[in-house]
Parts: sequence; C-alpha cells; structure tokens
Amino acid sequence: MENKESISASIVQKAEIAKVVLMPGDPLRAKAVADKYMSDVVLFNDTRNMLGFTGTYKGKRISVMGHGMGVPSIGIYTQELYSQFGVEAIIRIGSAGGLDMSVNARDVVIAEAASTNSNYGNAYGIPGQLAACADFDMLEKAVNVAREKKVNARVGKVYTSDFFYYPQKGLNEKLRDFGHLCVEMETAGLYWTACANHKKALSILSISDHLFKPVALTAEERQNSFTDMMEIALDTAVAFAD
Ligand SMILES: O=P(O)(O)O[C@H]1O[C@H](CO)[C@@H](O)[C@H]1O
Ligand SMILES: O=c1cc[nH]c(=O)[nH]1
Repeated sequence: MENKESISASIVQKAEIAKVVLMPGDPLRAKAVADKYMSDVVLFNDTRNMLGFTGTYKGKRISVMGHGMGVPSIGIYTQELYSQFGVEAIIRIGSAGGLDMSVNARDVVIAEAASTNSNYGNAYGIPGQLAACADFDMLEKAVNVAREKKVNARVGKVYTSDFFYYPQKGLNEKLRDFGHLCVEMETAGLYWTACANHKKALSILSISDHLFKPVALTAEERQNSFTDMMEIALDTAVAFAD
C-alpha cells in the first residue's frame, strides 16, 4: 500500500501510542474517557483537533483517540495507527441509532459484523464483498466483560451507512427486517482496515436514538453517559494491552 506519511500524515505522534486504542467518533469523547478513567495521561496527537491520548488504566497503557465521522475518516486514522504506529487492536466506542424494536436508548450493542452501502472495501480487490467482521477473541472478551458487569449487551449485526440523512424512504424498515440491531457510520470501515492489516478490531456501540421510537439523547448525555460502553471497552482493552 502506498505510504503517504511524509505528505499527509493525519497523526503527528508526540508521545507513545499504546498497542490498543479506543476510538470514539468525537475527539472530545476521547478526552472525556482519558480524563475520567486514565492516569499519567499524555496527548499524542492534536492535528486537525483529532485528539489522541495515552494513559494508564488498571496498570496497562491504553490510548484513546477520535476517528471522525464516516468510513473515509476512520479509514485514514485506523490505517495509519495499524501500519505506521504499531497498533495491534482498535475498539470503536460509538453512538448508533436503534433499528430493532428490542433495542432502547443507552443500550450497548457489540457489533459482530456490519452490512454497509460503503464502497470502501472494494478497493482491496476481493471479488464480490469483503466480509466486515469483528475479531472473535475481542468479541468474546467484550461479551464476557459485559456479563461480569451485568450489562445486557446485545450482540449482532449492524449497518454502516455513508448517509446520516438517507434521501430515500424505506431503507430503515428493510434493515430492521433483515435483522440489523442499529445503524451507524464507521464499523465496516474499521473491520475492513483491520482485516487488510492483519490486526484486531471490535466495535461497541451505545444507542443514542431510535429510528422507530421517540427517544433521543442530548449531545452532553452522549458525551458523558455512555458509561457501560466505555467500561466494557476499557476492560476488554486491558486483556489485549502490554
Ligand atoms: O458517535 P460516533 O462515534 O461519532 O458515531 C455516530 O455518530 C456520528 C453521526 O452523528 C457518526 O460518526 C455515527 O457513526
Ligand atoms: O449514525 C448514526 C448515529 C446515531 N443515530 C443514527 O441514526 N445514525
């Protein structure tokens, strides 16, 4: 793969990046995780305000960094982390809109696979579709952590959309009918990039709204109240950290 680091590096490393990185879309949520859960925190990136921090959690060095919105954005950051900064495992900690009627706001969804309308994975040249799947070891660990914490996390497939505002009617009904638990905008890109780099990835999502139910969380609640998701992700990360 072409290395464009010298002309367009999106991550300028100012401190150590850990082997395991947690990634929310919003860089301020990355700061909130570092502030709330980590000690000995150092800022390793602020290029484009895409804040990245490394700190200590339960005795292990773990990083947390924003990835922006959409597959192209998470594709840039995760490709650089895996291929240029020695990162072995990435856990997306994101928000998602509920589709399945059994899913409610603030529920946790662990994404075992992602369907998508993104064309990004076709660039890898696999005839047909490259499957966008979670790393099984990380998935199993996260499920066990959720059970230990008595969090009723749902495990299933999600839909990664290139659109937040999809311009045609009927897509959400069809996605729900085909068993997708929720919709978000990056998981397929993360899983493809991990696959292409022979690395690990998992996406853990917190339901911020529902496409078929009248619920919505404020931006402040989104940033501060996804405690279950963050703690499942952190305790999963510990198992894969040095
Ligand atoms: O909360 P984050 O992690 O950004 O995730 C969701 O929120 C954004 C849309 O509002 C998209 O990035 C979507 O995937
Ligand atoms: O991508 C997203 C995130 C939250 N809610 C949605 O409907 N879509």
